Amino acid sequence: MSEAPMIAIEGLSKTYASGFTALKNVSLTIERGEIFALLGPNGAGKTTLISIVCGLARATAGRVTVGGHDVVTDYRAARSLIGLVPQELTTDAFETVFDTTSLSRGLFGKPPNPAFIEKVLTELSLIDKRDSRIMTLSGGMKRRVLIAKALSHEPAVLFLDEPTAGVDVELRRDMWRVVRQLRDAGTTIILTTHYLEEAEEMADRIGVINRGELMLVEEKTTLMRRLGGKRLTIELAEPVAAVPDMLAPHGFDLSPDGRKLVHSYDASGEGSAIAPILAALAGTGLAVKDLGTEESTLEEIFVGLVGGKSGARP
Ligand SMILES: Nc1ncnc2c1ncn2[C@@H]1O[C@H](COP(=O)(O)OP(=O)(O)OP(=O)(O)O)[C@@H](O)[C@H]1O
Repeated sequence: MSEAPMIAIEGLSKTYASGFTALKNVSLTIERGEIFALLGPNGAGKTTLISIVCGLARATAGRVTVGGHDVVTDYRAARSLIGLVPQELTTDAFETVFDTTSLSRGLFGKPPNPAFIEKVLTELSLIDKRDSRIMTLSGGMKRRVLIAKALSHEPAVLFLDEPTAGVDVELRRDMWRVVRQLRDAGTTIILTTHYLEEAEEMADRIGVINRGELMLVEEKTTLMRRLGGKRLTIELAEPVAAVPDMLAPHGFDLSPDGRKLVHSYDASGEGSAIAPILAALAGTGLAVKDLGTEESTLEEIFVGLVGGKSGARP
């Protein structure tokens, strides 16, 4: 079992009864001890994919193993390795934090282990609330309870479905810290997110999913370099016929109307080369109407990927 990857997904497709195809031939391998972020817009298929891996939904085609166990034919063994943190709290509002977490452990057939539950609550800064009822907790504390419940049976892999959707910045940073601690303690983490920033902050590897297709899977550092594109646009007071000689070596495109000079550059490196460009611009004597920079948006990245710019397929 230790030889098998933590999660192996092969040729997974899902068509709902409505006829809608939410996943198209997705293949992906997740190694032990990594934080993998599945990034995609609303409706991309993230929750569908997680539900199938966790055995909550059936695939139309393909196969998934968790720790070498098939999620359909060997469901119990596969599921016992997984902790799932859903988007919403569905636990009993009248239960205490300790009891609800302990109960979750029992659902997996594990014997009670109060010391372990207390350890989990301590790691999640919930120990002071161990005897508080869920209904009395803040939204952020409730999120932590969801994680505690998911960790209660000592899973090897933890799924976090949009762990920080709708939470404030402070709590988001707290959650990120907690997730990193769990990874450092040996848990494999898979999180879904809409936020590029979250993936950037947390992940070792990132998968981008759009309309049910896994567009790419890449090491975060490689992807960020690729996505770190910025554009400098110089709007001219008067149109020009061609890119001025002094700017040409810096790599500029001229808009068809001759009024905009556009320079694309990689903002991920140390300090951009903007200063020499501005010096060269001053040297041209051109009258500048406006100047601006923009970053690639997630939307543009997706459009770029859909356009087939990505060579990387899992
Ligand atoms: N039971 C269902 N029957 C039919 N279509 C469904 C069902 N569940 C989900 N879908 C559709 O499948 C697509 C993928 O949904 P899914 O929830 O997996 O997306 P997601 O990436 O998790 O989105 P979000 O970020 O909004 O949570 C959506 O278009 C959704 O409407």
